[in-house]
Amino acid sequence: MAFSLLDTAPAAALYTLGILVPLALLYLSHQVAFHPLSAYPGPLIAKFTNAYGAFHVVRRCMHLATYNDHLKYGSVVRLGPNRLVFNTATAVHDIYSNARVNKGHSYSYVNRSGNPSMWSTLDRETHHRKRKLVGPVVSERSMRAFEPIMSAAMDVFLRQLLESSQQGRLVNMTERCERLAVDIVGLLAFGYPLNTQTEETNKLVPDSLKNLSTLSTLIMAWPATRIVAPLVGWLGRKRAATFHLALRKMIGARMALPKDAKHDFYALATGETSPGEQGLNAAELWPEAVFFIAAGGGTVNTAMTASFFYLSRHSAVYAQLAEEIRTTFSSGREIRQGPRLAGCKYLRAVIDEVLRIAPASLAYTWREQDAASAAAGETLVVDGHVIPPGTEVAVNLYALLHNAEYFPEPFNFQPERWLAPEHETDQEREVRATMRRAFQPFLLGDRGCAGKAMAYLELSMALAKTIWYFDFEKAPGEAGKVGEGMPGRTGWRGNKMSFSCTTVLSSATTVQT
Ligand code: HEM
Repeated sequence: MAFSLLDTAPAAALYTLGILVPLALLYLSHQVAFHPLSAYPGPLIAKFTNAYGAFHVVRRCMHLATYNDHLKYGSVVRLGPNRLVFNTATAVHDIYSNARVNKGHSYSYVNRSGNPSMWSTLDRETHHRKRKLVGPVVSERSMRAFEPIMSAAMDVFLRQLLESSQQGRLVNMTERCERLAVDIVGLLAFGYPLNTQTEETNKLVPDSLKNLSTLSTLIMAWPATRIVAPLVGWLGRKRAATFHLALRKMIGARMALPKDAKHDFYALATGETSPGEQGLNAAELWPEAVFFIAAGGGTVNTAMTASFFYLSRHSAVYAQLAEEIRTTFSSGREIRQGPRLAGCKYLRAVIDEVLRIAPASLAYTWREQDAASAAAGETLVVDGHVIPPGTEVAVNLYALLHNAEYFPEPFNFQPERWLAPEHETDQEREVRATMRRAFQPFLLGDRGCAGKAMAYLELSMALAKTIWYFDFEKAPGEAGKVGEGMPGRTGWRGNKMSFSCTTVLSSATTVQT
């Protein structure tokens, strides 16, 4: 019997190959020649598999690969079997500000608990309800009440900078900014002092969130990788358990207090939020808490760190900003939300330029035509292209915000581009209006960033206060090279004046000043 099996094995293998090879060829030729997206240019491998995107996510340079793909293939690129990416101002509006568009189905793969957050849910009603609850937490009005709490966390940041400067120590601003941003968002989420600036106990919270972000970015780039998520979860189970314990402690501590004891997410978005309206329930709190801290921590941290990076390398910009802050305010205490801070036009130009040159959100924010819209026979048109239903579309913010058509010399840090010249011609005004239209670091529409007002306030206060109290500069020697592009590397990563970002949902690398 064993002999006869061995005898027939080669023939069986041949038959199998005879079936598989034509099937594979059929699939490959369909993807290249007959697929509805076959006419769109892009890397050959991306026509067959989303592994192309995943490969660049693992290398943490998906945004750079996409930027280069746009240079090579044009303003629309096929980046996966059923995916198109764009880098134009029209596309960003057509996609993200469009009632026919919903979040792409890739988002559904990132929530493994079965209880999606407002960010990952595809269900419009659930999203609408949650957004209505979360909106007031991060609104300008809410920020007025929260500002003293934010200010107190910044005082810790400033005191620590003072201590370091008195001792003549170099400061790793990535770490300091990360700890500040996480402490602030922890206070807004659950009125809970994570105290990462002063203690190590909760440092695992931002670390674990970064790992979760990386995993989510990978899964969204190549949804097939979700099959390894349980294995990754198993390998990181000890860390995850400690992380969940920290979260439980935070939520438990807050729930033990009366609901209105603090001005935070818990007070504003849970229980009865207005007569007859129920806020988030206990099961919904978990995913929202995790997302909220990730959304508000990593992003602001990236922008803050990048601000210090660029300011320490552009002395003229630094001097002009210092002049504005030091002549507008007569004490650091005066730096708070209000018309004087909002009137600091150069500060706003610096922040906008940082958000453009080092966007905090680098990963793909996939969208697709809403199922109901497709069923009703409506068409989705992006930048003049009719998009077949089931196609995921996106604008990569890095590629858009470095598109030289809107932002001349895109790799140069030029806050002046955001300021109107004294005698602006009609043509110049039009160019600036187009640039503004393309400038969407928070995206737009009902799924755009809910925390934009908070982000601007936090960044404005942190930068203005630091500049008011301190002079800072790039560290000497090797330490000063941290975060810089390295000469010899390709593209702008070889540019010493460029801040090195990596592709995760929110990201930051290191800079020392
Ligand atoms: C520089 C700072 C920030 C930037 C650049 C930024 C950018 C973004 C972007 C691009 C999205 C859309 C993500 C997607 O579609 O997948 C988003 C969503 C969101 N952001 Fe921000 N963000 C920032 C800060 C914040 C802060 C401080 C908070 C609040 C604590 C926040 C809360 C949110 C929320 C709740 C969403 C989900 C909105 C929804 O799905 O309806 N963000 N943000």
